Amino acid sequence: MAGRIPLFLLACGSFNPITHQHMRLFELARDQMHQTGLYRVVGGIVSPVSDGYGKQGLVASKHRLTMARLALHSSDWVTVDDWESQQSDWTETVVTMRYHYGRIAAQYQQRTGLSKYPPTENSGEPVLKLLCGADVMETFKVSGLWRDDHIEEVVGRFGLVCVSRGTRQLDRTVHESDVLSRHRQNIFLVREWAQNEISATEVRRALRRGNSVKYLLPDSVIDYIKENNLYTQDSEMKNKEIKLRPLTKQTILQD
Ligand SMILES: Nc1ncnc2c1ncn2[C@@H]1O[C@H](COP(=O)(O)OP(=O)(O)OP(=O)(O)O)[C@@H](O)[C@H]1O
Ligand SMILES: NC(=O)c1ccc[n+]([C@@H]2O[C@H](COP(=O)(O)O)[C@@H](O)[C@H]2O)c1
Repeated sequence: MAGRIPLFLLACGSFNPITHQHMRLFELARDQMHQTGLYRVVGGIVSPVSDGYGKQGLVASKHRLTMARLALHSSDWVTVDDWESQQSDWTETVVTMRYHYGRIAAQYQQRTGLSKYPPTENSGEPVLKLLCGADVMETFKVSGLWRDDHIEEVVGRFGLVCVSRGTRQLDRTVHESDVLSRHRQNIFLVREWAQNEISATEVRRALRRGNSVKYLLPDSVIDYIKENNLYTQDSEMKNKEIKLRPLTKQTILQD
C-alpha cells in the first residue's frame, strides 16, 4: 500500500449505546476504501455527541464513552475520542471534523516538518473523511438541520464514506442533491451486504423491556449497562420535554 493516501475515518453519533453494527461500519468502510486503490486507512475515530445534543433517551456521555471504549478494546485501529462529548453544548459535525483534522495535520507536521492543504497524492499527508450511515446522509436534505456551507465543507473539503442502511437508496440521495452530486468523486458509497435492522433505538427498547441483547453488543458493554442500570423506562424519558433546542435533529423534526 506504499504511495497511497493515509486516511482517517471519523464517525460521529450518539452511540447510545455503541453496537456491533457501529463497529462493523469501520471494517466495511476500510475494505471499500482499500479497494479504491487510492487510500490506506490508518485510523478510525468514534466521537460520541455531548450531553448537550439533547436527544431523547441520551444517557450521560461518561457512560457512552466508557461503553465505546470497552467495545473497541480489541480494535488495533479504531479509537474513541472524548473531545466532542466533553463540549458543554452540541458541536456541529464540521466543527468536530476541523478539530480532528487539525490534530492529525499537526501530528504529521511535527513528524515530517511538512504541511500542505489540500494534501496531494503521494505527499504522504493524511486526509480525514466522515464515516456515516445512509440515514445521516439523508438528513442533509432536512431543511434547517445542516448549514449549506457545512455540507459543502463536509463533502467538498473532507469527504464522505457512507454505508447503506435498510432500504435507503444511496445513489438516489446523491443524485437528488446538487451539492452531493457536485462532489460525487469525494463520496464513497459502501454496501452492507449483510442487511439488518440493528439500531441503538431497538437495543434500548429491548433493554428496557428486559429482553436479551446478547450478540448485538459486546458482553463487556452488556455487563456495564447492567452494573450501572442504564436504559430503563426513566432514562428513555430524558430530554423528552425539550422542544426548543435550536438546530437539533429532535427539534427540527418536531417542527
Ligand atoms: N445499522 C446501521 N447501518 C448503517 N449505519 C449505521 C447503522 N447503525 C448506526 N449507523 C451509523 O452510525 C453512526 C452513529 O449512529 P447513532 O449513534 O446515531 O446510531 P443509531 O443506531 O442511528 O442511533 P439511534 O437509534 O439512537 O438514533 C451514524 O452515522 C449512523 O448512520
Ligand atoms: N448540522 C450538523 O452538523 C448536524 C445536524 C444533525 C446531526 N448531526 C450529527 O449527526 C449525528 C447523528 O446522530 P443521531 O442519529 O444519533 O442523532 C450526530 O453526531 C450529530 O451531531 C450534525
